[in-house]
Amino acid sequence: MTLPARDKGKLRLRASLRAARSASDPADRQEQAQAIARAVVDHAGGIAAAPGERRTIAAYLGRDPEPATAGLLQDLHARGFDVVLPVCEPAYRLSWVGWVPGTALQRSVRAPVDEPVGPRRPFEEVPAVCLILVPALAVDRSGQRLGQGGGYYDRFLAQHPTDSPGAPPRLGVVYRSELLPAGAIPAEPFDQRLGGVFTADGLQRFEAVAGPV
Ligand SMILES: Nc1nc2c(c(=O)[nH]1)N(C=O)[C@@H](CNc1ccc(C(=O)N[C@@H](CCC(=O)O)C(=O)O)cc1)CN2
Ligand SMILES: Nc1ncnc2c1ncn2[C@@H]1O[C@H](COP(=O)(O)OP(=O)(O)OP(=O)(O)O)[C@@H](O)[C@H]1O
Repeated sequence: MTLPARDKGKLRLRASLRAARSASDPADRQEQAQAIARAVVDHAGGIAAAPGERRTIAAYLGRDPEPATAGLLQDLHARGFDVVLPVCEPAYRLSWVGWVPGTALQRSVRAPVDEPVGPRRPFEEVPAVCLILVPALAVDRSGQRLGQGGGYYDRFLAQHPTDSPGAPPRLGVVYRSELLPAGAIPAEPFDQRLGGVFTADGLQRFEAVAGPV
């Protein structure tokens, strides 16, 4: 199959970002992951909940060399948030499973990631989501995201546009060097933009641009 020129650019960029992540210093990765976790917890603490309503964060379990999120998930739980994590389903769909400390994990049959064991729900049935944390290999300052290439999050985010009432913000998580200048990530029509990104330097929000973010 001949890939469109842009897609080739994405493949190259993905390969070099993966190589750079794997070659980076594990101690630096850990330090940045801890700073990212602090930034997320600070931000989450400022989200107002409806009276009596628990707040849910749609997070994910980072897998080395991704920024580690296990400590972040513990912190969010300890602060009273409900946490749900994605499970890969057929046709690149995601379903969501509640996570608390101690929830059993198992390797996905569809992707090299661990997933929680428990009842699976479509996102529409997860109540009171106030934030979606989105894994990425890189994000550029126009909000373009490069993921692992399955298109799981593109499909998921396309089904939950941010312009619908009460839609939660979608914020990426990357290492400092993976926040790239605007335009650095080739944009394809199906790509879903993010409203901002967490790095070890804190939350960086992007200017609103035409189209969904
Ligand atoms: N932690 C985490 N969970 C996630 C994602 C993610 O990016 N990170 N996903 C985001 O969509 C979905 C899973 N999709 C993924 C697809 C491919 C690869 C990946 O690393 N693929 C490499 C390595 C394959 C291998 O070594 O076996 C590859 O395809 O080359 C990871 C996640 C849902 N859960
Ligand atoms: N909304 C959509 N509907 C159908 N197919 C889609 C949609 N979004 C993306 N895709 C398909 O998914 C494939 C992977 O997309 P892309 O390279 O952007 O993945 P990614 O965002 O890096 O991956 P992931 O979201 O899994 O981390 C593309 O070939 C594209 O055709």
